[in-house]
Amino acid sequence: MTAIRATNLSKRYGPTVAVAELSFDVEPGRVTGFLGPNGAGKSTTMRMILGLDRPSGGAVLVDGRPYHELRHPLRKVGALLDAKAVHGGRSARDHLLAIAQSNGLPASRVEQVLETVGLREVARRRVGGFSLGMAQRLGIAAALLGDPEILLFDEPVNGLDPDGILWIRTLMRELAAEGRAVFVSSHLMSEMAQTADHLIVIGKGRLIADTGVDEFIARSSQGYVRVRSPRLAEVADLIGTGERHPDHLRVTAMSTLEIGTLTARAGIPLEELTHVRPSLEAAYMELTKDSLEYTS
Ligand SMILES: Nc1ncnc2c1ncn2[C@@H]1O[C@H](COP(=O)(O)OP(=O)(O)OP(=O)(O)O)[C@@H](O)[C@H]1O
Repeated sequence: MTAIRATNLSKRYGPTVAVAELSFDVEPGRVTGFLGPNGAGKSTTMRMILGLDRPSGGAVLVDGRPYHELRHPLRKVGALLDAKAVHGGRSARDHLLAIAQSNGLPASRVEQVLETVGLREVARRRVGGFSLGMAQRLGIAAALLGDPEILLFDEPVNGLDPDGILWIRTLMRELAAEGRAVFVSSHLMSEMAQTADHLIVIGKGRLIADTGVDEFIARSSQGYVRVRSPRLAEVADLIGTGERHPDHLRVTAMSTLEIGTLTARAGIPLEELTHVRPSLEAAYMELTKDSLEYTS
């Protein structure tokens, strides 16, 4: 069954439209990246999935039900929203024990998740003294407590060092390989390209793309051929395609070999004939450029 289904999901805060008629599915067994620039509405959407915010319109279902109707919510869905939102005076173990107890989960799970996230050695230390990386691990431990089928992570790699980033990335891949649905938000395409199988891209609260990562990469890395020549107008006439720029021609419908063969036959000299492949980040910027809240 579809793990999360949003249908025309909308959220307004006064005059601000945070999420607008957003429809998407999150499927089990894969990492779904939730991508969008700052302020796109990712956190708001995640909060609505978890029943922390009420939609102004539409609906979002977790395993076919609204979150508040789930009988054992922590066994169904685990979430890391804000890693620093924990009681600083408690030890890591006591923090997790409190969550386990109030949700009818066995204390033995606490030891298991401490092991999974690598916090066993520091389990007796006060959470208040934890680094961001340790707080992230603790938040993930809490999300895993109920052994849930569905996991939500809001910008989990923000502020982490490369070791921490690699660790979270590997964990998310493992959780998906176990058949769980992993839904993770980020504003970085490069990060998602290395972690996600599927992408849901939003901008200004609206759906921009719902696509496989491989598909996105294949489509965006096609690129174009840049042709420069002292006789550019003749090149354009000869090949009969391409977009004219002041000092070059941009061609998507022909390869470098095809263009080079034609111009060589016609005896037209070329200054440049390059296949330009935009980076993934550039393709993503292009996709979301109309939906940035603030532009520099
Ligand atoms: N409680 C609130 N009251 C008023 N406006 C809000 C509230 N929460 C979010 N917004 C607005 O809704 C929009 C979406 O915000 P949201 O935090 O969901 O975006 P985001 O994609 O998670 O961005 P970021 O990556 O910056 O956290 C923004 O314009 C934000 O200012």
